[in-house]
Amino acid sequence: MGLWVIIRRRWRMLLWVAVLALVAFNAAIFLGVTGPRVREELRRTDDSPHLQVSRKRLNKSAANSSIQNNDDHEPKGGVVDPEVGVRSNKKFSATPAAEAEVKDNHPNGGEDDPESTRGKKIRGDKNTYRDKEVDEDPVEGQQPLVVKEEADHQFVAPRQGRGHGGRANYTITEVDSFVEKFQSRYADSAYEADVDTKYQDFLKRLNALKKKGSRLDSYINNMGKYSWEHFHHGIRQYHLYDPAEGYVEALLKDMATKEIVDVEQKEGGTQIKLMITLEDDGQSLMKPMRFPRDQETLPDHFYFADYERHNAEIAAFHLDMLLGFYRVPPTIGREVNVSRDLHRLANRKLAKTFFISPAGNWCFHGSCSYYCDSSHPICGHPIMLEGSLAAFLPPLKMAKRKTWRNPWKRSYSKHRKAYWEVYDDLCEKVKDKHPYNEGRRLLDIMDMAVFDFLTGNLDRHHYETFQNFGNDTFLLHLDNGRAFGKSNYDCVSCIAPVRQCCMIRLSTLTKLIKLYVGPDSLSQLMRLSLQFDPLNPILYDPHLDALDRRVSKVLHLINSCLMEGKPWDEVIVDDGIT
Ligand SMILES: Nc1ncnc2c1ncn2[C@@H]1O[C@H](COP(=O)(O)OP(=O)(O)OP(=O)(O)O)[C@@H](O)[C@H]1O
Ligand SMILES: [Mn+2]
Repeated sequence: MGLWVIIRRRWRMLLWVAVLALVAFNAAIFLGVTGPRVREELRRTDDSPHLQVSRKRLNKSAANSSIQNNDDHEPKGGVVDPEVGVRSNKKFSATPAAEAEVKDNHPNGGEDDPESTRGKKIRGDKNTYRDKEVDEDPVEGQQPLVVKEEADHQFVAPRQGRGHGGRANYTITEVDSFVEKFQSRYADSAYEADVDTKYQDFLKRLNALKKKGSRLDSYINNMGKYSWEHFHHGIRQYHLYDPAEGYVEALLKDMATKEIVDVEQKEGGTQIKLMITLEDDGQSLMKPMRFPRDQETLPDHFYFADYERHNAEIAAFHLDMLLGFYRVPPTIGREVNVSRDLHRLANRKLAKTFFISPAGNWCFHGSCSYYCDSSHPICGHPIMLEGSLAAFLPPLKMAKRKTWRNPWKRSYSKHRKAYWEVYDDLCEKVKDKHPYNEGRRLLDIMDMAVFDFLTGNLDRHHYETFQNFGNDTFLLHLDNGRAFGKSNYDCVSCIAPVRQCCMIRLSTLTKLIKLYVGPDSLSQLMRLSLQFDPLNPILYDPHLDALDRRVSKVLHLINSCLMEGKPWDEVIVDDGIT
């Protein structure tokens, strides 16, 4: 009652007090009084996992604002606060590489997934392997084991007498004797890798043993008439598609030739991607060409600062198919007309980013987290632009996907390394944890590591599965745009899971051995397979050649595990999956 009387009597004064408080609060924000305090708070609690999450959010907004400011070469906003960005006292400018790095812990940790790996798992218990990252500067007196990327191919010798048809140009003496042992062990079995059979016949033999598993529930009675509908109907528990069923070829052809009727920017991920709708209502994900095929990743660039490569997406599809995985969505190259196929169909927001460059080329940049500004234009020559088109997976309302954090995820920071990059015992921890402690999952991770080693893809932060199939299912090999960046460089750390677990699936190993012994080498098979792409040549020779060299290195690694005394059946695991 008393309070009410005071309010009635003094309401004018109280109103003034409120107005003054509001003005003072705004002034405090304006003068940056609160900023240093927040940063100080973050610095003090740097290691709190809870706060790391907010730190990441701050990182995100810092990076976003720097990108907006970065438009037209002018980083108007000045420098990103290094305390907020990374654990470094050095100031850095808002260059794309810096932006990429500020966004430490890549986005897209499960945008589609209610049980997203992001946030929730980052907050996890400190003892889990997931959170451990290690400062690159060793603590005084401690010398962490740093996995060095290997550029040296000394131990891989050119095969005696070239001109042996399609056989690979590489041999390693220890591998030769390992292969002999393998061949005698599996002679006359389905896994036999004899020298005479053509690789495609050998693959057919293995494929005949493939289990298919169930279909996605929503597609059991839903076949449709178009190739993309057959593709969705054809998705099975153990593979994304079956090349023996004619729809894959038809789908590739449709994606390359059918009229484009709609274009949208695809949300999710970091770099620009377009969702292309064709006249048959089929959709595909387009990654535009950003630079020439012969331009390799710059030596001083971190892989996460590299552009995505459209040809890498195409090549990865062919490689995955040759390895009999069938885990990459069918992908094909296509030239589009920037004006007619894109600008004309784009919505206002996207259309606003189109322009004609000083050289007279049709360009655009779209809006996304990295490289979406006029200093990183995507340009036709002068109007035709190459891109990769990957068949769209079923919409999430028809087939939900689950996004999983890769246990061997990198740190996405130039100052810190992931735990597994420094210590070799991650596999011991992973092996005991769900879902890696049962079923096919761990061997699928090994397959993915072999695949990424062959392509040189360091960007495997997450992977996805179809929720409908539970855990007994294959892993989708999506997002291979950062592969094939360095032909003379073998990404040893990409194969760390295999090295640290000393484990590979028998069927995968036998395929690699077959490619090693011939008569067909992987480079030769890839060359032939890629010839069907309208944008051929997709890979230049040094990248094709690197595939053969890497095959021999995987075999060398498996042989080393056996030489260390690990039991054959524990290293080479027969889980019946081909
Ligand atoms: N063929 C596809 N069909 C439907 N969705 C797809 C397809 N390929 C990718 N996606 C979805 O789009 C997301 C982003 O794609 P992708 O990872 O290729 O883009 P990105 O920009 O390279 O991403 P990141 O920055 O995370 O590396 C993926 O996480 C996936 O969920
Ligand atoms: Mn990517």
